[in-house]
Amino acid sequence: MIEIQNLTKRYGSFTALDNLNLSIDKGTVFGFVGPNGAGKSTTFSILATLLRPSEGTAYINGYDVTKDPKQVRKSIGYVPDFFGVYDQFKVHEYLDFYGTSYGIPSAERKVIIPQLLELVNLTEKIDAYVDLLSRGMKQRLCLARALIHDPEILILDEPASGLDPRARVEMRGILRELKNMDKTIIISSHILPELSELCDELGVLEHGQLIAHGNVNQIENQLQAQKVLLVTVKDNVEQAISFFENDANVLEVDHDGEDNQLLQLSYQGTEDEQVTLLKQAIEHGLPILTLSQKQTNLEDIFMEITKGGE
Ligand SMILES: Nc1ncnc2c1ncn2[C@@H]1O[C@H](COP(=O)(O)OP(=O)(O)OP(=O)(O)O)[C@@H](O)[C@H]1O
Repeated sequence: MIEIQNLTKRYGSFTALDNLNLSIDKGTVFGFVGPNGAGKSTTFSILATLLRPSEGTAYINGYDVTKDPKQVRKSIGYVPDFFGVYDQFKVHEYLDFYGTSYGIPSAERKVIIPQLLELVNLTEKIDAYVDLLSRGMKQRLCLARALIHDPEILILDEPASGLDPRARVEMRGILRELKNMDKTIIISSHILPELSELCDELGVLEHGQLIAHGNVNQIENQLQAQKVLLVTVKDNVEQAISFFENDANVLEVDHDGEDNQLLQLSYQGTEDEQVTLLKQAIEHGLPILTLSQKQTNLEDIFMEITKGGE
């Protein structure tokens, strides 16, 4: 359904998107997550045929975004991360304008527009001026606009950005409804929890590169290159620190205060190496009371991995 191949975008000497490869099946809700400047909007603009890639391409429903933009546009509904100025338009006129530009006959537009406004909870605003709507309402109207030609695929660039918590929940509800309508949805956010519950698959983008891809559990495993082991010793804290510091897989030993018996080891070894380390520690005579692995959640890992962002 969506096939991204070696997609690269350079602005002068700066590479905003670096050889992205990705395949998204029909009916999938795919979340693109990444810090500011990671390349999410660049990817979406290319998929929406608004920006030409420097190298590579993407296929939407089999159509090449660089060679068949007209066909691609029929298949997609695009919500950009900005909302234009529509001084003179009322809500129904705005949707009618877009419906006309997609060649939808007047009689059909009269039926579709109220249905779309109901879907995005804007029925009461049908006669309101677009520029006077709240930000959340504008985002929902933009979504209705993107749906006017009943596209199979929705490309939503941070549709919940700048919304208050209530409006975010409302937006999520609408997206769930669209998912139930079997739309393929690509959505971006720099807030991971917002996406992780809604999406079937996630891609983590950083500095224009896909650094992890899969379902939430797979992402967790891919990003968790190093774990934190918690070791408590009965005494001989200094001896324990120097023992662990000598292991090549221990990157760092954290320890607060002289009396504290807890050591936190940043560890990059395999499970087998971890077993050997524990065995050697006991043979070495260290009085180990407990050993466990610190539980981290996806958000912690994401914050750690993307802390070098813009
Ligand atoms: N027209 C342009 N000219 C030069 N650099 C650009 C241009 N557009 C984007 N960039 C740069 O490309 C990088 C990726 O930008 P992009 O907007 O795709 O990121 P993003 O992940 O969508 O970020 P955000 O979450 O802030 O919207 C950024 O460093 C940005 O400054």
